[in-house]
Amino acid sequence: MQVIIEKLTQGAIGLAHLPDGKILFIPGTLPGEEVLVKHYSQKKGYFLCEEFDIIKESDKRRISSCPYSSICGGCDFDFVSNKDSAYFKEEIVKDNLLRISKLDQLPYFLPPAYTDEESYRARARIHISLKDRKAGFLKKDSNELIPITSCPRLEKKLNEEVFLSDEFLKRYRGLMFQKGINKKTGLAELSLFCGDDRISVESEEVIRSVDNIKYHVSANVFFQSNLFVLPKLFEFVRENVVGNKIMDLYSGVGTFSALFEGSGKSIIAVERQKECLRLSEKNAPSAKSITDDVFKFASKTKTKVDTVIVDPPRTGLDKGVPELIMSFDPERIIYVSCDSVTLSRDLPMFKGYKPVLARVFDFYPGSSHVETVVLMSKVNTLANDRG
Ligand SMILES: C[S@@+](CC[C@H](N)C(=O)[O-])C[C@H]1O[C@@H](n2cnc3c(N)ncnc32)[C@H](O)[C@@H]1O
Repeated sequence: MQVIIEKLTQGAIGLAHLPDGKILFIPGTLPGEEVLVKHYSQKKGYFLCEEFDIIKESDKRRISSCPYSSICGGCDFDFVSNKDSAYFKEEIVKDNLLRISKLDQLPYFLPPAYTDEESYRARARIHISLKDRKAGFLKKDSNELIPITSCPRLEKKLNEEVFLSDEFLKRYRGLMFQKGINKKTGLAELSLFCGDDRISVESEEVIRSVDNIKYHVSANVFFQSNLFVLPKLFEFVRENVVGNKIMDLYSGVGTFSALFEGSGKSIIAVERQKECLRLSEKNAPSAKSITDDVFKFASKTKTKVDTVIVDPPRTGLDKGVPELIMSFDPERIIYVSCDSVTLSRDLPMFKGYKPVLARVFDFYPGSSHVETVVLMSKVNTLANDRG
């Protein structure tokens, strides 16, 4: 049976209709491609096809430059250019917003932000076989190690110092034993982050300069992995913050708070990971950095702020958090999201706020992940602006 891919859905998975109208998901395909379906299976509430031939390829399809692309589980969307990746993901985000948020009207989307740089990743989690003295990533849907000598998506320094050097595994062998072996994989794991001068392994602190700000970071805490695109996100945040009182929720190492150093604005940064506090106080010394769960902090805080920046993990906002954010009566809310499904679920909870502007930031070309930022304005403010 032949089908035509109509669009991409969450996870950059192609969607087609079977002749009887049922929906079929086909990973690894692109819109417009004609596909010969060889076998598909019924899952809970949908059909999935993993055995197929592409009869007519999209002109957006390219051959991956990565020798491990067919086996490594790291990249699932490596067969389009960085530019096409950004535009495809923007369509997925818009589709999620319309279907899940049920918005009458999409916010205005600025063109997606992306970089042509292929070797962009500043952070990685590597797996190591201590017995074979080999490091790499896990095979797709498996616990098997794919030893690699170089990953085309990593920043050059990470490849040079980690995979192309015999020294690295020797130096961190003790640390790996101390951390212990993952029981499922039988492998050691190390988190790495590429600083300006050296690599951070686990909790080692390094400096990384982004947009003339010297950030104190370690591999154990969250920091964006694509530092070519991050300045564009900074620009969006800087341009859309209003007023002098700003709340930075899920603030990590104070990444956004640091943008307002020296501006005279008053910033409250809230992050629950204890390791972030020391770094946040270095990155944004004028901000009030608080280690707490956002829900707990917001439940006990009564204040008025002008702008709330909110950047939760993939799971989105915990129950009750949107109402608590609204209790601070901000004029604007800047919602930074790494999962447009939970973003779309959360947006309608902000009653009295309207999503007015959005932009997709493709921090992760090669993979199906994407960052989306939506600016929400208080509805009566919009009326005043018009009047
Ligand atoms: C996507 S990261 C954003 C970090 C920061 N805004 C940045 O851009 O670097 C989300 C952060 O939220 C923190 N976090 C997750 N759940 C939280 C919660 N319930 N309360 C406070 N912080 C939380 C995580 O530790 C992580 O640092």
